[in-house]
Amino acid sequence: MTNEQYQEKIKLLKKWAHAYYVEDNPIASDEEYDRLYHEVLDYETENPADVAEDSPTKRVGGIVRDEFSKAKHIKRMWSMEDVFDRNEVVEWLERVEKNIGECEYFCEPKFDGASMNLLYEDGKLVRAITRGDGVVGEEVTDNVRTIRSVPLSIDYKGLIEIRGEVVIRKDDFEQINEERLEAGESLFANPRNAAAGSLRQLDSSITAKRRLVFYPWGLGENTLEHRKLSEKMDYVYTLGFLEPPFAQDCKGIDEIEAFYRMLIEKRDEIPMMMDGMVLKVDEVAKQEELGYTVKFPKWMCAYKFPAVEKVTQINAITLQVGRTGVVTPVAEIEPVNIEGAMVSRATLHNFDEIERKDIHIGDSVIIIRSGDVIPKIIKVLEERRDGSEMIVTRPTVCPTCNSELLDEGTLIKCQNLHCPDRVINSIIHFARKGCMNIDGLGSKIVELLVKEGIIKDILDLYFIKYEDLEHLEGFKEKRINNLIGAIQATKGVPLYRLLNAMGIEHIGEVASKALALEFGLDIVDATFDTVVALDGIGEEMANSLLEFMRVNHDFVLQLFETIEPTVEEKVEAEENPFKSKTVVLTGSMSVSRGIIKEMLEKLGAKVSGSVSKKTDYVVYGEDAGSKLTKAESLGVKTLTEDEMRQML
Ligand SMILES: NC(=O)c1ccc[n+]([C@@H]2O[C@H](COP(=O)([O-])OP(=O)(O)OC[C@H]3O[C@@H](n4cnc5c(N)ncnc54)[C@H](O)[C@@H]3O)[C@@H](O)[C@H]2O)c1
Ligand SMILES: [Zn+2]
Repeated sequence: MTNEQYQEKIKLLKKWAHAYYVEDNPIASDEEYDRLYHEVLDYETENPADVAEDSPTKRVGGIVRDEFSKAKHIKRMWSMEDVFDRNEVVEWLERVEKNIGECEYFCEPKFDGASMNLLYEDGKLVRAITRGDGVVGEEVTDNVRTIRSVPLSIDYKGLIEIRGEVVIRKDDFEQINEERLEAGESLFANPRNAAAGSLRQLDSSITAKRRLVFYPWGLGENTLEHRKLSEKMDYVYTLGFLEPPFAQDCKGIDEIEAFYRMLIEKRDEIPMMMDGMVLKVDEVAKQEELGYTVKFPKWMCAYKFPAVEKVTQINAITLQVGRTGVVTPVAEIEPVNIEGAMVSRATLHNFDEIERKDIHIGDSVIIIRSGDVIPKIIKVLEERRDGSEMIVTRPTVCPTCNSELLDEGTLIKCQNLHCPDRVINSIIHFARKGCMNIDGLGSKIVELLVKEGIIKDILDLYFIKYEDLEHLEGFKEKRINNLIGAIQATKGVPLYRLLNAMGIEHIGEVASKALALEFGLDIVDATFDTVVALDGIGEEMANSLLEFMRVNHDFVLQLFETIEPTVEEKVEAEENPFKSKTVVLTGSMSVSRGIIKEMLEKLGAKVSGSVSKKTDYVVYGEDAGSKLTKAESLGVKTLTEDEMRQML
């Protein structure tokens, strides 16, 4: 690298850092930033005489924004050195232990959020300051007061700076972006930016709505006399602060590596975004012995996780036709490896989303894949466009059957009931778990049966004969008999399961239950007024049901005749505290949630999957996550499983 190239790279790093720290709106992925940062660092190590004074390697990242008043930290705040693999950890440990001898490391998750310094004086929260440049930060006390996990007063009278991470849970982050998309606002690239952006609001009521959470990880000024950091933190938790889900003292590389592997395994189930593990020399005296560089403490480092966010390019947009005819656009992306899996497609929910996110074919985008979540495009990097990108046009004809599409605005639909994609997907839906649950009838088989002309709808399934399947490749006697047997075995299912399996738009399991109970087989002739009168059924659902029954009237009657679903008698539940109440279950309980759900439904409760203001109770078990927090933030009554049982 020439000095000129070095200067260019610093310029780019500073530009990226500004977008990230000041605008809360990154224009590069962390991985790209880290790579460039380390190129710069390598150059500086080899050419110490050339090091620029304003190099990002020499300072703590943030800059204080003018809209806020500035406040000084009593003790400085730091950035952190990062290491990326086992070898680098080993080197880091050697460097440390050469100076202070063998020691214990306090290890905990590195949550990806915004750094925060809370100053308590005489037991009261007096100031909350962002990290800023490490010396001076932005005073955001009013905003931080809205965070429920920040105690406004504590049982400790001394002056103390409690430091930690303000985070947004992954599902809350998604919901915020959902809402921003609806409102036509720009999207947050990740939970970290959402947390930082929510803290830096001039209007605290906006911060209050964001459901921020505070996890302490350290201390600044304090007079606590514990010998170890972990002991000080244990004391801090007793003051009313949240304790991170995992933390451990480790000795030596093997223990550190084992804890790191365990955290990576928990990565998807922990509701907060983690980007690594932090290891710190636990003994305070030894920390001070090691000291600090201009930028970070020498006694701690971040052992980073593999990136879940990548930058890639959209090569094309393809279309998928679902069972209800809705045409869903899918982004075909330049394949990238995310945590060991090659990702080549990402869903785009609908065409409005493409317009609102302003997605062009050829765009560079940041995509994220975490847990079971389908890869998602979270941000378009507009400033990387070169003019060759192409606008995505709304389709007017079905990609499968060529019939004209109905453009309803948000949704675009193929209305042809015989469209092969619709037929195949509705049969796949019918057979799947949670619907009719037909063993051995997966998507590949359904496709085959439709293509071979053996079935053209769900009713045909019940008339498949042995001879129909005999000539198909891979179908031997046993398999044929099993499949036909599995289909026939679904005769007599409860009516609600059949309704749910028909795949009527907007009508899910809960609505199907209510409808089956109220109307029985007369559901085919239900009227709008009687349907909307039911609890939990809105106009959109009623319209969708009626339209479905209008178009498929005779077909549904034939289905009933063939399948003979069981119709449940409507019995009024006796009076009890859960009758007519809406209940949400979360976390793991003494028995499966399905069993508890059934029990509550027998008592006349409606068991719903998501928490809202209308929820009466949230019953929670162990490891309850965001639903519980949401209930608390909405003021919904929460019960442990035991408390629920005691009420009966
Ligand atoms: N995408 C971009 O354009 C861009 C730009 C700049 C920086 N970045 C990212 O930011 C990182 C550098 O930022 P940084 O210097 O603020 O460092 P950092 O964010 O990687 O680490 C320091 C921070 O970690 C936080 N932290 C979380 N858990 C902690 C724990 N248990 N103990 C102590 N601290 C904990 C603290 O808030 C602390 O300030 C880079 O690695 C890069 O990934 C990205
Ligand atoms: Zn079609």
